[in-house]
Amino acid sequence: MKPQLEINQLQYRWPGGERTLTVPKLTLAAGERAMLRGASGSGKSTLLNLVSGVLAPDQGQLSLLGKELSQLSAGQRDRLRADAMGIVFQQFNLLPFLSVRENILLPLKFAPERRKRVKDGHAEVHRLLAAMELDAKLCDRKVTELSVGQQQRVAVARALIGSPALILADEPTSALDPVARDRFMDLLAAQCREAGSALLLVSHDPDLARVVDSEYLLSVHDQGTEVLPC
Ligand SMILES: Nc1ncnc2c1ncn2[C@@H]1O[C@H](COP(=O)(O)OP(=O)(O)OP(=O)(O)O)[C@@H](O)[C@H]1O
Repeated sequence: MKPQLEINQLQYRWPGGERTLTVPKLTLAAGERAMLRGASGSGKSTLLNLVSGVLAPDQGQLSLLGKELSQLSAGQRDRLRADAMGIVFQQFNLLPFLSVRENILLPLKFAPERRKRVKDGHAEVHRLLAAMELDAKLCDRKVTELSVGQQQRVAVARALIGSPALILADEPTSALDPVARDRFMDLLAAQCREAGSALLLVSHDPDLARVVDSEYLLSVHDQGTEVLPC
């Protein structure tokens, strides 16, 4: 089976041109969970932005579900990403003027394959809320009326809807205390397992290593950062 995500000999030059992020090899099989670890400023968010398509690499290969992104048109790339990836951003990026239900359903508007997998959107929202231990009564509330921890779990439900092949999560536990963090990571890992989604997790926190299969370290040197398995 093809990996969900495969990166080979990737290079990205940060603006200014002096420092480079290099990824010799990073692969993620279906259902596999990996963590990117590195000091502040080492390039963790930059690597997630390369995978999610916010940034483009200067060299090397990056393929999703066996498709090399540089060989697709911009429209094909956007569609593949919307279908293949659910993203949990550091600041959640929930839309404040929408309800919890509308936020969770939003990715389906742009992802036809994910939409096909969801037979009944409202039932799926309720299932995901229950799976993330959120009260169904929150469904019609504005997301701004929720606590930070609740918003974090809504952001995960939104990433998971329609079972994308890959979930990207940037520091998803940074606002949580250790007990809430462990519970949240167990819920996230269980839901990825149930959906068959691979997980690429960014964190400073070495305690999250217990829920992943592999770890990559962002190692900083004079010319930039190299991403190596550890
Ligand atoms: N637009 C930009 N132009 C120039 N340099 C940038 C730009 N964005 C980020 N950088 C630099 O790239 C490096 C990596 O930043 P990045 O945000 O990817 O690190 P990080 O590991 O995610 O950090 P943190 O853990 O603090 O979130 C930093 O040195 C940062 O100053």
